Amino acid sequence: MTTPNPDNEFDWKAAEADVVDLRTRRPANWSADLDDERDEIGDAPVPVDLPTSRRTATRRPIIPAWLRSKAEAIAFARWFIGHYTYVFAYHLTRLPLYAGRLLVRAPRGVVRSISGTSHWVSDAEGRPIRLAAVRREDAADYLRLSRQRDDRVRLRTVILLLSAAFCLVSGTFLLTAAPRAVLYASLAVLMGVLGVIGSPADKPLVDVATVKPRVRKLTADVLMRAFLAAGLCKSDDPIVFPAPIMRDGPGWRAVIDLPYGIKADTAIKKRNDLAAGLDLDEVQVWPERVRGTAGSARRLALWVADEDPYAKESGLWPLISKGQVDVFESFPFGEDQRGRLVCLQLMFTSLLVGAIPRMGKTFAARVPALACALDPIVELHIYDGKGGQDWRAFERVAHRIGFGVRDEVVLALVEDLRALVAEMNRRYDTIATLPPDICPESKVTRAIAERRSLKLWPILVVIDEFQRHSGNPIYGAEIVSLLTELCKVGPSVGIMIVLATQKPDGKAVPTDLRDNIGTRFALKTMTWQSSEAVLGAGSYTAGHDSSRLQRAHKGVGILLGADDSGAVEDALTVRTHRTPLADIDAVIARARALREAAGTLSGQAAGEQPAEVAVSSLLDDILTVVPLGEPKVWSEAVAARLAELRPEVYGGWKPEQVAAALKPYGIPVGRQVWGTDPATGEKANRKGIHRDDIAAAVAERNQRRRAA
Ligand SMILES: Nc1ncnc2c1ncn2[C@@H]1O[C@H](COP(=O)(O)OP(=O)(O)OP(=O)(O)O)[C@@H](O)[C@H]1O
Repeated sequence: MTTPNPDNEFDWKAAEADVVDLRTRRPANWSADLDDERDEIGDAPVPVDLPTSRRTATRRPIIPAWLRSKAEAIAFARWFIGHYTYVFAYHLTRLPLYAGRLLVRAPRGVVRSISGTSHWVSDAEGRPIRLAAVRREDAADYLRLSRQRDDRVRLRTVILLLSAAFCLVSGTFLLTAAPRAVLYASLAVLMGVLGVIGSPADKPLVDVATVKPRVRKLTADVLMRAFLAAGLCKSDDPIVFPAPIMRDGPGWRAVIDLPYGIKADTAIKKRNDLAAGLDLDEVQVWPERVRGTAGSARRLALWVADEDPYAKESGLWPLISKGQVDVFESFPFGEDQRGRLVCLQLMFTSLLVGAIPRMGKTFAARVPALACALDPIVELHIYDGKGGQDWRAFERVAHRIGFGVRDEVVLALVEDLRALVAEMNRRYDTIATLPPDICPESKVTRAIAERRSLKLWPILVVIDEFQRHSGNPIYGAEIVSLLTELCKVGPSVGIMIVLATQKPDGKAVPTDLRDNIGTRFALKTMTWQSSEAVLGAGSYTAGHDSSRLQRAHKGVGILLGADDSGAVEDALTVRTHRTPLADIDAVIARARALREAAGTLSGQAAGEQPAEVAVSSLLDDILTVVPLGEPKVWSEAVAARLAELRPEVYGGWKPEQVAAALKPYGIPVGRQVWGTDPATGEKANRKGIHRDDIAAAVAERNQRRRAA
């Protein structure tokens, strides 16, 4: 059933011996204390598919997992019936073949029976011993053996004659008096027995059922063969199964201890090799580490799906028809390969979504946006660089919203981001004044966010098709710089950023920005380099490569940082829930009703038009505050004057923020400038800027703007 090619069949007897050996085999420096400790945590290997009488320290559940949940029980029953129906039907259809084989092998069975019987009657097996006695010239022994042989031959001849007489009588009876059916049945049985006797040892009579993947059973020998083929163990240093292989949802789960010194991470990186060893597609093979006290760096949990888990359509977002969200808690985002819910918490983090076109970026970015829309205290700022239908419905709930990359939209975005940076600084100032009993962790809590007077409600900024904004020749650098600032320090004061891009590279999403985004979701990309551009350095070497995802699998991506560890090794493969356009209107209508009821509808959704966008930028503002007659000025003076000019944008800026904001323009900010401190009158050399550098950057920008 499990090994279609008997030549490759795993030698279970040897494996059994190896498993037993492995229980005692230890590295030279292994101490008995360590053995005791590991036994206490239930580490004793359990040979699966073998008699399971050995002691295990961990108690297995009395009621198996598949009987404790209705869904699991149904999945198990479905598999069980499918498997055995398939195997039964497989052999039933081959009955004529098996009968033909028996018929062909029967003559050889006759020959084997006659030669076997004559050997037995003549006591041929004792001949070598008798000859040995002759060679030793041991007359007494020879006589004893000969007498024994004569007795045996006499007795066996009598038995043979009686059996022959019985067969003769039975045969005559069958031929003359028995009904035809009995005669034929007896002949069939005789043929069958002779056919079985005549079967060659290397050609079993019954075929191994080539079981369809959906009903294939995962056994220890299949796994052993796969791990050997993947080079993760050797036949004299095999894998061990600390728990039985069992059904788990629509697939099998095996817990495997790799040989000492082989890391589970190594096996995860060899997922494709394991799939080849299991003769399955990679998408059905899901290795993961078993962590914590019950785990070990060499312990691996392997889930093998019965069939491509993404062959079926993904489920609708559970909150499509009803429900509300608390953005401080996690909300449904998608499902893992086993169909288990994967939730995402966006509060205190940011999300980057990257993929090639048409793989589900917008769907992925829209889930957190819809979730935030369903929490009436969240202020939404939505910018869709493409400007189609995808985000139109959000106009009814968004504080700020913009479509496309026309100048006024880009400027509105820049202005909005500048205002958000200023708002972020204001928020820190506000939080600094809150007593510890209200704000114990120096960050926004739900209770604080709900106090409208403090103006600390959560803010979500979503920018879809981000590459169109970050690549803007005039404002791109400033947009990236402002977002970097927001991603770096905004999360603790309730500012969340979601960026989606179809150009996941260091140009569209500079590393500095990407590294400050805590949660990343890479759908299908073209290359592993693009996958790393979304997931971060080291993700490829850790075995996560979104370029391996299939084009047919829309909405499937690698999610990193959704859990507390945030470790690259703990990335999950998730398929987002579907949020079809047709259903979005209903969600947004609910979100708007919630906002109206809570009195939180604001900005453009409430009919306010954003203030006339100032067609200026940081560079223009610096030229305004640094007059022509002042060629060099300290950065701290620039920060103070900017804050005076536009407190809502630059309030609270320090020289470091001026430096960070100017960095993308390539303006030198570390120049030493000789000046006088207006407060003390003291003269000193401090870091500052040259007005000419700013003027040159503005001239260059204006030139590009005219050319654009
Ligand atoms: N989770 C999902 N389940 C099933 N289908 C999905 C899922 N996510 C996306 N799709 C399908 O993929 C198509 C493309 O999705 P989406 O518009 O989000 O892609 P995109 O990457 O934003 O494309 P573009 O780059 O053109 O904007 C959708 O029309 C939808 O049919």
